[in-house]
Order: sequence, then C-alpha cells, then structure tokens
Amino acid sequence: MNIRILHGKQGAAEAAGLAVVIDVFRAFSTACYAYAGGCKAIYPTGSIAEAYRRQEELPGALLVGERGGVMVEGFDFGNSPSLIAAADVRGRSIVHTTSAGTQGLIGAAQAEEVITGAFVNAAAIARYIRQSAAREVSLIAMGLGGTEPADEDTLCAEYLRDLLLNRPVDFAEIRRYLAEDSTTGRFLDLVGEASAPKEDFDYCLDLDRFAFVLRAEWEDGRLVLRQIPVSAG
Ligand SMILES: O=C(O)[C@H](CS(=O)(=O)O)OP(=O)(O)O
Repeated sequence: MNIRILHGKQGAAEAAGLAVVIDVFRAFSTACYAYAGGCKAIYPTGSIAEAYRRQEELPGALLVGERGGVMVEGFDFGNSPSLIAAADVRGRSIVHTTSAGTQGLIGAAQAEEVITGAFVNAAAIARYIRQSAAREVSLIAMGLGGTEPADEDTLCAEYLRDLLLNRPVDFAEIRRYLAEDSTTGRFLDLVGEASAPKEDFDYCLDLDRFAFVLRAEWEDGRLVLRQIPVSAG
C-alpha cells in the first residue's frame, strides 16, 4: 500500500486512490456525531449560497456550518460536535458547509473513493482501508481554512498512516500536545462564542468513539456522506 500525506485544498486536488479528507477540529468530528445522533444524510457543500440552494431542494434540512469558526448567520447550528450531539437530528437531512473540511471533500475529485477523517473514528478508518485493499491511499490534512497546516489534522494523518503501517502510536501524547502546546485549534480562541464551546475539544478527541466511516457519494447530482459500519478485525 502506497500512503501519501497531503495538505489542504491543494492536497485534496492531488489526491488519488482512496482519499481520507481529515478535519479533526471540527467538521468531520461534527459529521460523525450527527450520524450517531440519527441524522438521515449529510450534504457537504462549498459556499453558503450553495448551502441555501441545497436546503431548498431538501425540505426540512438543517443548515450546519461556520465561517471563521463562527456559525453562519441564519443557520441552525455552527460546526460544533457537542451542540450537534445535544440536538435532536433524528431523521433530518443536514446541509454542511465549512472553511476547510467540506471544501476538501469537494476538491478531491480525482480520487477513486473519498471518506472523512477524524480521531473519533480513526480505528474504523484504518480497518476500512485495510478491508478495501486499496493500493494507493491519500491522507489529506485539511488544516486551517484549507490553506495553512493545523497540528490536529497533520497529527491525525500521521496517526492513521502509523496504524496502517502497524507502527506504534501514542494518542495520549497527541492529546497532551494539542491541549498544552499547539496553537492551531482556532475555534478554541473564540472564547465566549456560543457556536464554539470549549467542550468541542474533548468531543473531537474522543478516540474511536464510533465504529463507522463516512463515505462521500454522488447521488442525483449531489455530494452526500453516507455512514458505512466497519466490522472489527
Ligand atoms: O469550525 C472550525 O473549527 C473550522 C474553522 S477554522 O478553519 O478553524 O477557522 O472549520 P473546519 O472546516 O471544520 O476546519
């Protein structure tokens, strides 16, 4: 298996084979919590205007997302895993637009298959990749706004690579580093911003909470994330 670590929107555009678009803080942690809460489907979109157009096509859909980490005015929720986990999203479609994560899903157009990446389902991602027998794997660390590296995404890409190569991993040290030394968890700087609660840090670093992956598929001309359970072993 050939594994490449790529970065940001540029990396997404270069991704080949099975692509894992990684956004730990917070897009793809939030998406996992939404599926765990029973949402019907998540539609990743690029622009805010496109999100509103998609919502018109999907009556009753919730609008979820941010710009600069802050909930888009008029949306139902920001990009917050803890707030989504506390909400009743059962049976609801979600239209999701974020600065980095959803842009990466849209940009990875050359890849054969695209799944999301986060720590909350890291072991399931590694199992899914092994079971897929993919020969080429692109791990894309989306970073800040898809243009600057962010420690949490780079560390998640390296963590997934090491799992796949059966190398030792030390999640406790990653967590400690992100809590104490890293400065790239931008939403953590939005102190007092309701759509960026500090609890999101723990929600995003709840390693292996979920045993599924989210796979991006095209349905009726729309990109949608679908939940794929991954068996143990
Ligand atoms: O909502 C987030 O935490 C980030 C905002 S920013 O890129 O850190 O400003 O969005 P995401 O697309 O989930 O990285």
